[in-house]
Amino acid sequence: MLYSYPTAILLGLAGLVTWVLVARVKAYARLSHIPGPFWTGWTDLWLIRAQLSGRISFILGDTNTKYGPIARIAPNWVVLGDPFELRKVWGVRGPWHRGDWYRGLRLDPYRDSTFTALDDKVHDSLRAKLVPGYGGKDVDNLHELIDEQVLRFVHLLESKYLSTDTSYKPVDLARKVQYFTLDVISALAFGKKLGYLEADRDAFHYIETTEKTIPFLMVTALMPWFLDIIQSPKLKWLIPDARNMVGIGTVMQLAQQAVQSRYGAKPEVKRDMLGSFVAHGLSKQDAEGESVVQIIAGSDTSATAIRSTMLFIMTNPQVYARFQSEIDERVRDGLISSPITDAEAKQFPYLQAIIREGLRMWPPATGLLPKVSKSDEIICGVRIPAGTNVAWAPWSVMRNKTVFGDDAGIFRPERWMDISQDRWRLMDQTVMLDFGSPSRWECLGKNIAMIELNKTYVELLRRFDFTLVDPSHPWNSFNAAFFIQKDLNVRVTARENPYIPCFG
Ligand code: HEM
Repeated sequence: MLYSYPTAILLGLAGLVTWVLVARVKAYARLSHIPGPFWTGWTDLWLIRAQLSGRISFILGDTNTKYGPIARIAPNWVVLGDPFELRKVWGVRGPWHRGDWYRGLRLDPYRDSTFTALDDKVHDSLRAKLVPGYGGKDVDNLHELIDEQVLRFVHLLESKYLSTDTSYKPVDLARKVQYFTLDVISALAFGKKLGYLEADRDAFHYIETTEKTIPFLMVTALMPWFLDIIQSPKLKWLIPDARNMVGIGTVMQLAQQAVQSRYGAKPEVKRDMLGSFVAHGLSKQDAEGESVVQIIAGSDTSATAIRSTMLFIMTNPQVYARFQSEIDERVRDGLISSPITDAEAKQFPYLQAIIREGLRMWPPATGLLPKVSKSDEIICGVRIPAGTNVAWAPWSVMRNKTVFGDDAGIFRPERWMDISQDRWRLMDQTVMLDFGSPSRWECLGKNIAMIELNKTYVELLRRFDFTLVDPSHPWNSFNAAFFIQKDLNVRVTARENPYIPCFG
């Protein structure tokens, strides 16, 4: 034997350490020309820590402020905070593709949905079968189903949570809004609502389970090696099946039941979203997956948009007063129905301003959404080596002063009023980045989300007044790609208004 055992072990260890060091230095060198916090050049731990903190979007925003519009956030990651450059990266025709991160969003580790497909061909082919259903053209009662849930939401507040001078019934608006969005999306996706508003509690434990699992999923998404392990078919026996989990599993089973009747020898044919997917050739297995995606992608995001916009309205007395008085005026003039129709809402400029300003101030979907190119590219004048994950920083993009003005950091819907068409279009295009627009991965549910937003604020504020219970601590909000938000405690009172039709 050439060496003794201890010497061989020591040499082996030294070789390993050298190999790790060389690999680290090489990894560091790739992005060393891009500024960023020191440790991000050497390890993913800075990014993982930010992800775990519940403040990742704010941290990324601060990073752009300190290091510039393109900053290094891990050895193979940069964050982009410039809306003009982001639109180029997300442009439909370009060298950019989804990064590995998206694999971390898979619920079924062995099958992709539109939301997780990395391969453009797989993604585009799935998406083509979904577009007509999401667009609402093949769906007979999309607006009616949303109206029904809006009125149920109103009914819940009216029947259980109205405070008066003599009785005080604080309500967590964050939770009730989520019940509303879950019922909207399930009614559209399954043809049958989950019934959260009626139950007035997390009856399926869906909220509880997603709040526990999503932060964990978001961390695993940063570790492709870990995804390789947990998504390996060989290790299937080791990994818990989402189907057996309380909450998410229940939703998956409901999706299976809903899909079951649409396939087979005597399929039920309906002009609803699922019916449209089937008619456009979506397979049974894909239909199950996409129905679950609808619930996951469509409930928290819309709920966050509604909660945060309501919070901004409640904390800006001038906006509150103007909005309510414009609603009253329109009700008096017979310009809006109850609930307001989508067409009427689009003719209500101050409402459109509030919706966009709310989406701008608090982007609801803040996942890193990394795009990767196979070739070196230039962003903000800086060379981005092939294979680098380019994430976005919603808080930087939506507070860009060139687009939104010097006071971009405050909620001021007036910035959308009385401006040139060109300026409005530029601001609108920028806010629509919240939906991944204009990319090939643009949110499929954007149309549905906008209908929900169009209807909700008007219906709530024409009927009720809202007061924050504790303005010094308005809510609990945890940022983990989606927002986990609760304790938006408010006092709700009825408004004297003779123009409101009764529920039922
Ligand atoms: C305010 C509410 C919403 C926001 C801000 C939002 C935002 C987003 C974003 C940023 C993406 C990802 C784009 C990318 O991968 O680069 C996305 C994708 C998606 N969203 Fe939404 N979303 C919202 C509501 C909804 C709703 C209500 C639904 C379902 C009814 C939905 C269904 C989807 C689907 C299916 C995808 C995948 C699209 C694809 O990969 O082609 N979203 N959304």
